[in-house]
Amino acid sequence: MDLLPSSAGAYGGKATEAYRKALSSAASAAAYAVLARSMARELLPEELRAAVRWGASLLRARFGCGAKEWRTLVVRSQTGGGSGREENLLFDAARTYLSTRLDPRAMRRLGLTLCAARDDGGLRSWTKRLFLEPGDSTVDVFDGVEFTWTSVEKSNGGGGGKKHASNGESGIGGDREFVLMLSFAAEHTDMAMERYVPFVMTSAEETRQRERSLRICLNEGRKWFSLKHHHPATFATLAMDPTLKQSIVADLDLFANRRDHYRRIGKAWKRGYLLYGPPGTGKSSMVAAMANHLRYDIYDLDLSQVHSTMLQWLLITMSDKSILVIEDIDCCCDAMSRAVDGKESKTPALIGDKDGGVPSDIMETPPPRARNTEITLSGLLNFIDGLWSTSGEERIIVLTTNYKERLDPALLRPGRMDMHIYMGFCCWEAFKTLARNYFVVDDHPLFPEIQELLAAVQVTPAEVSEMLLRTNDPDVALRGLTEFLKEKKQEQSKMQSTDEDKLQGKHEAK
Ligand SMILES: Nc1ncnc2c1ncn2[C@@H]1O[C@H](COP(=O)(O)OP(=O)(O)OP(=O)(O)O)[C@@H](O)[C@H]1O
Repeated sequence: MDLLPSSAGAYGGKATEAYRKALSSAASAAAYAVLARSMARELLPEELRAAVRWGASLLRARFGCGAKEWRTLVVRSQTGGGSGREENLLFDAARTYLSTRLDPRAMRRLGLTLCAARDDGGLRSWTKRLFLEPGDSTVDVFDGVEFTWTSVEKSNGGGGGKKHASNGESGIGGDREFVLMLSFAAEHTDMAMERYVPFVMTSAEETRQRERSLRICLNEGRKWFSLKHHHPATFATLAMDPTLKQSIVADLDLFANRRDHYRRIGKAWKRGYLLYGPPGTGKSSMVAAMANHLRYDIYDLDLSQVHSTMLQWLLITMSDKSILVIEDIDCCCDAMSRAVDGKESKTPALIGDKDGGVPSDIMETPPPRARNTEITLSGLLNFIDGLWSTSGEERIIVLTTNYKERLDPALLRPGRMDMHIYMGFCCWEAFKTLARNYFVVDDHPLFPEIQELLAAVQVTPAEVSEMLLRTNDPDVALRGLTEFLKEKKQEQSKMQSTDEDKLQGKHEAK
């Protein structure tokens, strides 16, 4: 097939000849370029090629955008030299951040690693990480400004550094070091230093927080014993009044994003929630949903196993971004009051107790007399308000009870539990969430009857869940639930009429 232009005459012939020449020169140039490239690939070390590519990209950027001035920040994996070497947190953060921004569909080449992780319970998990191969670049746009990241591999000249496998995850591979270059227009230097770099750090922290496996810690003596936390409850699966649910999520989000606010007002960054309601209404599920939402660990404190001196250790060894849960606090309060009434605990030796104050040296071994003293409620509360609040950040305490009316007023006083959340019987909206969770149905011919029954019967979400769990067939399950609700309604109206009869009898006897 002839692709040359067809024109007549001498002029046409000359033009054709010139075109042919130009084409053949272009072909030779292209062939030379390919040859030079493959020779360079064979002969030049990767680090030199990476440096050339990086320089070329900067030149392109500079000349492509007029006479703009450019700045480059060199982010090394380690800082300092010799034995004084320190990991550069920005390097790790930048890699983590970039792994969330790199798009394998848009880039011809990307590094990929799977990192094995092991939690404290010894279980294995995997995290996928994408990274820039040495010599590659990517552009990240932040607030409309372009920031170019380039990965470079440097030789450290024969070792000395830490020896790691060069798997792209560590900053150092044998005597080679990976460096990230961050380039931007000089006019955006302030933005880069004051906003973009902090943004990279925060985003990386959020990614790590999201990816890590959560733990639930149980107290054993003065130590926490931790397990992987797998509770699947989320706010989406939690069956409850939607407005209340939304307000809880909003409250948690506000709390988690208020580091500066808490610092400014000089208050410890903590928040307390009291969950109350009948058994089986989702109080434990709510704690799990909170932990999954915020990516916090749970510390489930069993006070019956704790003596006062253990408590201080347990509370101060909790990590930040965690939820301290004390279930059935009314029972604990009873036990505490009995201990005080029965004079079992003459000395409320719990650190931070009302009269005791917080000792200056918490590491000191407690005197033998204090070792077996019971925990008093005021001691617990003062300790939580005092040392627990200031020994860490971003902490939540959740107390649960089936009987709010039995609680000591000290627990309910304003400022102690910031939000009191009633977990009630299964309402219509809560049922719809359960039906969606179990069968992915939003409507069914039995729904109107179930709605009417739920308005008349007190049934817990746990009871409804149990009925729905019995079969995979929504028709059978919903029919079973309808029958169950009808029976419950009859039982409840029978009990009601018996109570009324008794009352009537009493009145007549008078
Ligand atoms: N509000 C709810 N939303 C979704 N599922 C629920 C809810 N309440 C209860 N369930 C179901 O019932 C089971 C038991 O509920 P959960 O332990 O959370 O209740 P609880 O109020 O903490 O009970 P208790 O007071 O006895 O500790 C859960 O595993 C869940 O399957």
